[in-house]
Formats: sequence, C-alpha cells, structure tokens
Amino acid sequence: MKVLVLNCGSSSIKYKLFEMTTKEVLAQGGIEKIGLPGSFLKLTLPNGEKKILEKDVPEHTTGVQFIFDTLTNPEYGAVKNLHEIKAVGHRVLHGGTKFSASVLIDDAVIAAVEECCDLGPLHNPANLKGIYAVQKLLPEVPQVAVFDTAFHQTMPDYAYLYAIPYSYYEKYGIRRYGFHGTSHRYVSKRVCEFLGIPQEGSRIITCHIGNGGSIAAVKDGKCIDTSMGLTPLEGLMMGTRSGDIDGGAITYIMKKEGLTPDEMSTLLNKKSGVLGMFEKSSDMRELEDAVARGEERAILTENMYFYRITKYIGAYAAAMGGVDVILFTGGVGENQATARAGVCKTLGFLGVEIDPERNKVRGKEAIISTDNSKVKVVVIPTDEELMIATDTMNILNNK
Ligand SMILES: Nc1ncnc2c1ncn2[C@@H]1O[C@H](COP(=O)(O)OP(=O)(O)O)[C@@H](O)[C@H]1O
Ligand SMILES: CC(=O)OP(=O)(O)O
Ligand SMILES: [Mg+2]
Repeated sequence: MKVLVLNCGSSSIKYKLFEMTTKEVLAQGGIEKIGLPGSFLKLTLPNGEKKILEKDVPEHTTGVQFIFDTLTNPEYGAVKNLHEIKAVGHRVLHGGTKFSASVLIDDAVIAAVEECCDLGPLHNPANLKGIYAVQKLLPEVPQVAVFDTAFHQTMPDYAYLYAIPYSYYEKYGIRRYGFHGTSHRYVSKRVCEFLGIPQEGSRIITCHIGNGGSIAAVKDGKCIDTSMGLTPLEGLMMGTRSGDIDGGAITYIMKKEGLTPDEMSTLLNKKSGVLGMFEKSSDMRELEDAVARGEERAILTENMYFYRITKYIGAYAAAMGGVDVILFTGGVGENQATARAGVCKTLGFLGVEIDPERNKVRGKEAIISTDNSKVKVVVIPTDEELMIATDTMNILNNK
C-alpha cells in the first residue's frame, strides 16, 4: 500500500511517498518559496543525488499538482499512475483540544481544523490548503490528519494552564498545547523498544532539538508536560525563536520601538533565538564552527542554548519525581555531539554520565551514557513522516 505524506507550511510543502508493506521511502522532496519569486522543487533521487526543478508555484494547489507530476515523471518518478497512491496523510499543526489522536478527514474535521486557524495562524491555513488541493486533484483518495498537538493532550490542567484570568482560557482557549507531538510520541515509544523496557513505569525526557525545538516529560508513555505552549514559540531557545521570555519585556519593547503585535510576533519568531544572538546564522552547524574558531558571541549563544535545555531537563525530572531516560532527537539532537555533551555537563547530580566515545554517534539509534550511568541517555532519530504514514494506514485498515 502506497501512502503519501504531506507537510504543508506557509511557503513550503515537504513530501514523502512510502510503500507501507516494506516501509520503503519511494520518493521524497519539497517545494520551497511558494508564492515568492524563485520557487523550486528539490527531490532526492533513489541514488541519493539531489535534483532541483525550477517552476513558478503561486499557491498550494499548483504545488501539490507539481508534486504529483514529479511523482509520475517517466524519467525520475516513483509511480506509473497516481492511483497507486491509496491514501494521503497530512501533518496538521494545531488540533486544539478536539483531537488527541489522528483522524480520517471529513467535513467536520476540516471545520474543526479551520476553527484552530486562530491558534496556528502560520500553519493551519497552509495545512488546509494542502487538504483542499488533494481533494481537488485526487477526490477519491482518503486523507488523514495527524496533529502536532495530539500527543500532548494528556497533560494535566495544572501543567497546561497559564496564570492569567481564567476567562481567557474559557473564551479563547489560551493554554499550553505543545507541538512536535508526532515526534515525541514516536521516539518515546521507540526508545522503550530499543532499551527493552516497558512504557508503563518509565520516566522519559524527550528532547526534540532541530530548528524548532521542544522537550516533553513522558511518564508511563503519556505526556505530562512540554515546553512549547499556545504556539511553537515558548520554551527552548531555537534557530530563530526566542523561547521563554518575560511578558514584561515584550510589552516594553513594543512600546519603545513602536511595534504592532504582528511586528513583535515576527521579531520573536523569526529574528530571535540563535539568529538574534549570534547574528550570522540560525544554523547550529555554523554556530558550532564559529565556537570552534573561538568567537566570543558564538560561545555565549551556545552557552545560552545548552543552558535552557539543561534547565528544562531538571524541571521535568522534578515533575516526574525522577528520570530514567533522557533522549535526544531532531537535526541537532541526532547529529551534534557537542550539544548533547554540553546539555548533560551539569547533570551528574541526577545520575547522568555521558561516554565521550559513544557520544560520537550521528543519526543512529545508540546509548551514549556509560554502563554505570543511573540515567540512560539515548539518541533516537525521529521519523515524523513514517509515523504519519503508519497512522494513515492504520486508520484506513480499521475503517
Ligand atoms: N549533520 C548535522 N550535524 C550537525 N547539525 C546538524 C546536522 N544536520 C542538521 N543539523 C542541525 O539541525 C538543525 C535543523 O534540524 P531539523 O530537525 O532538520 O529542523 P526542522 O525540522 O525544524 O527544520 C540545524 O540547526 C542544523 O544545523
Ligand atoms: C512546531 C514546530 O516548531 O515545527 P518545526 O520544527 O517543523 O518548525
Ligand atoms: Mg522538524
């Protein structure tokens, strides 16, 4: 059974086509700069080579059509006929409180995702455009929505509420929702299989550190707290997002600089984090290189970045009454040994001991703590797309 996974962002669409019987990736790529000059599709050929196809992509329907054309291209396509695709799974960013699991998309689901556009203004409208485009181009094919927020719906009220007038929670749904749920769900389950321990009784801290980053406290297989909030801005310092900041600083800057709410949102989401501090790049590889050259600002930025993650690990160990496993995933978590070592540097008091040799691993499942370490520290590469494809297949098989 072939399942297509789409991750539609405001100006991009990433895709992966799976053969679910073998879990093989038949095709993958993404369109960038939708609605902007210079849009293009970049795909990875089966031999690993990258190919760039330039084309004007003014909006998402054209984008999805372009992906379909690429998938059936006689030269580098992965299928002969689009009807080989039996289902499409979508990453949907915000499901509010309505969805604690993935669902088959129908009119009621679309209406509910539309209702969440206010809460996820950058992502939900784009996710809907992707769903509509598939409805238009492949009307017979069932579609499934997999929500970034779903896994976090098990958080207790005292963890998800903000200490503001309660009426804002009732009126507008202002609360912590959390994101990257598909990743936290996958890695927290996978690590138990990998270590041969039951989910029941386990206390796991999952650190998803990529361009966007979030941490979750997972007890007995269920999320009890996570660092992202109403939007994916809260928590860790990220590539371009500030993470936690005093609300007082926000209103102060707005007044001083005469910024509108939208301008302030852009500042915090796109111009802050590593980019705001380091100024040269938001990319952790470039930051790592600058640290190696001894650049002072780079060293400060890195210290801030690691310190925030360490603090969250301490907080979540306290929240769960201890921790058995600390897990790293995401582009940085999977690849950057310096980040993992930097984060764990002061965690010896919790019983964390990293083995520097084992920590050299990149992009592979591995234990990186010593045999004596009380807490197991593990790298598990995430696979959000495979998770979305698997949910999609399961929902169709149980229909
Ligand atoms: N091989 C690598 N070595 C070190 N860092 C990497 C590597 N690959 C990716 N990264 C870092 O991971 C981040 C991107 O992570 P990723 O999970 O792909 O982000 P997102 O999915 O949020 O776009 C970047 O900061 C990048 O520098
Ligand atoms: C929620 C979020 O931050 O997503 P991404 O990592 O894809 O930016
Ligand atoms: Mg990501």
